[in-house]
Amino acid sequence: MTLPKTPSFRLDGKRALVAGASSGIGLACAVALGEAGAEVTLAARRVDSLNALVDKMKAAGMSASALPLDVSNVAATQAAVASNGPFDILVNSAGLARHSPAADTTEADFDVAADLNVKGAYFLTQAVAKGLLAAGKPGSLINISSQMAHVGGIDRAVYCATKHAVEGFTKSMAIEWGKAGIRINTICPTFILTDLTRPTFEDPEKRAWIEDKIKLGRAGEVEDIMGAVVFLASQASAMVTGTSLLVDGGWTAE
Ligand SMILES: NC(=O)C1=CN([C@@H]2O[C@H](COP(=O)(O)OP(=O)(O)OC[C@H]3O[C@@H](n4cnc5c(N)ncnc54)[C@H](OP(=O)(O)O)[C@@H]3O)[C@@H](O)[C@H]2O)C=CC1
Ligand SMILES: C[C@H](O)[C@@H]1OC(=O)[C@H](O)[C@@H]1O
Repeated sequence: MTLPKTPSFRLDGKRALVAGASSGIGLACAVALGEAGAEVTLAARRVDSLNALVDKMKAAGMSASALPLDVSNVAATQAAVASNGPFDILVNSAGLARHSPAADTTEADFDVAADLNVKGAYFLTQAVAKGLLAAGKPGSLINISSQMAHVGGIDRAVYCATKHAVEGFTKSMAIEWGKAGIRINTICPTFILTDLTRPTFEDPEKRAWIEDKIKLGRAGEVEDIMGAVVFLASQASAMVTGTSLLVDGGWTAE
């Protein structure tokens, strides 16, 4: 009997694009992919933050470069991916939130959230996939969605709408591109301590509510997403496409 061979989690020789890499979850994903051996291109608007991260990653022996990019600008995204690709791996962590009671949502808040979280994510994913299709290469595309793509949330009607939309196009693209060897999935985190959620966590009542809703009893940290992204980027997840990896500490279990 021959033993089955454990698939590799290594990403040596792979080129990864991480959008939203200047802070939070995207920054952690960039480091995780770099540590796994990928050559990582870090994209976001804050160039100084990207350059500082590139320097730290290089000092730690990783391969990294900075790509200034506003993901809500579709033409700029398409041009950046066309001139810097093809990328074997995409992690899209560029995102924002505009929280308010549903009855008070403004058109401006809806538009700014949809422009980045849905339209920007859609066309960034499309651009990377087009590069792979043209090159005849397989790839793994990962959108950072949210547990809020699976449930509703108070003051989060717009945010939930955008993240549910990401799940919809992810499934559709997985169907269309699977035979070309392009896998596409989402990671759906619970509340993670980042700049985005700092105001929520600074409210003791809200923090207590979050830590109660999370069945593991603690807030999420960016490190909680790092294993998930390496798994989905690597051959370890070769049969995984069109789905969500919930990293929600059990939030959606009830
Ligand atoms: N924190 C949480 O609890 C959770 C977050 N998420 C999702 O994770 C993703 C990352 O959030 P998080 O790390 O918490 O938040 P951060 O605010 O720390 O990071 C957001 C990132 O998105 C980038 N970004 C924002 N706007 C643009 C733009 N127009 N073009 C390019 N990049 C942009 C920012 O870079 P820059 O400003 O330099 O452009 C930054 O790197 C988001 O999609 C969020 O919805 C999902 C579940 C839970
Ligand atoms: C920014 C949100 O408040 C935060 O992001 C998520 O996806 C979490 O579930 C929270 O709603």
